[in-house]
Amino acid sequence: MNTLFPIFVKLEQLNLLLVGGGNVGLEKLSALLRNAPKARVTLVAEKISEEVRALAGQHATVELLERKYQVEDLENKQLVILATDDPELHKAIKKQTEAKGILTNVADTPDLCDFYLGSIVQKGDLKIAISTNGKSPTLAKRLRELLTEIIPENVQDLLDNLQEFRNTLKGDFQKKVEALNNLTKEFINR
Ligand SMILES: C[C@@]1(CC(=O)O)c2cc3[nH]c(cc4nc(cc5[nH]c(cc(n2)[C@H]1CCC(=O)O)[C@@](C)(CC(=O)O)[C@@H]5CCC(=O)O)C(CC(=O)O)=C4CCC(=O)O)c(CCC(=O)O)c3CC(=O)O
Ligand SMILES: NC(=O)C1=CN([C@@H]2O[C@H](COP(=O)(O)OP(=O)(O)OC[C@H]3O[C@@H](n4cnc5c(N)ncnc54)[C@H](O)[C@@H]3O)[C@@H](O)[C@H]2O)C=CC1
Repeated sequence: MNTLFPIFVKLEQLNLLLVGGGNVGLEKLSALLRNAPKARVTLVAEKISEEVRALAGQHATVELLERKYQVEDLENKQLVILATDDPELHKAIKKQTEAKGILTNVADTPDLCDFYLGSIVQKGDLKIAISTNGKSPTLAKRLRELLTEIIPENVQDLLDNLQEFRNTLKGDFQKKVEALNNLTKEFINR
């Protein structure tokens, strides 16, 4: 059983620290900004790659600090992602974040993670996050590709129409649920 509990976080309202500005740092920064272009990210790394610089340059909410990590970097942070090439540093930082109650992801190190990153399907307002309980990120990636392909592009029209209809519904909660259930019954009665 996969006991991970998925939540959808508003990265515009939180402060995230990303440590590491190489290949893995770039992957994590890309994933964050693909989902939340205005994510508030502080990226600290001894050496920051050109690719990271270019990406960060397109997002005013990303701050780059080219120097070694220091414990003060955790101040005012609610989430941390560690993506350096130094496993000992990751262990040491995890101890500090744990003491401060800051949720931490250590790229590719499940034992040190409080949360995992998922594979994410995006079609307009629809978003589906996939986890394999850490068993096969590659399968998660393939499922993302498959779902992205089979979910129709016009799902956004459907969502817009449903929202419009939902906004017209007055009355009590139960009646609203019934009306929306009736309208959408056909979607699965194929
Ligand atoms: C536990 C977890 C923790 C975490 O990192 O958050 C974790 C752990 C590890 N990943 C490893 C390797 C790879 N990871 C990927 C890709 C992704 N990995 C992601 C998440 C997660 N990876 C979390 C579990 C997610 C779940 O529950 O399924 C995705 C979904 C999201 C993201 O990272 O943004 C993203 C796909 C995004 C997309 O494309 O949609 C690829 C494939 C590729 O890059 O093409 C490979 C190489 C092939 C392979 O090994 O499968 C290794 C071995 C490292 C080594 O050998 O050194 C470990 C460590 C271990 O397993 O022990
Ligand atoms: N590149 C990849 O796709 C994969 C990488 N890995 C492993 O993941 C780790 C990271 O890989 P890459 O991102 O490619 O490495 P990299 O060398 O490109 O980047 C490492 C980053 O960590 C930073 N760093 C190191 N010590 C620091 C400190 N004390 N304070 C602040 N920043 C510090 C460096 O300045 C650099 O920005 C490596 O151990 C690698 O073996 C594993 C699987 C795939």
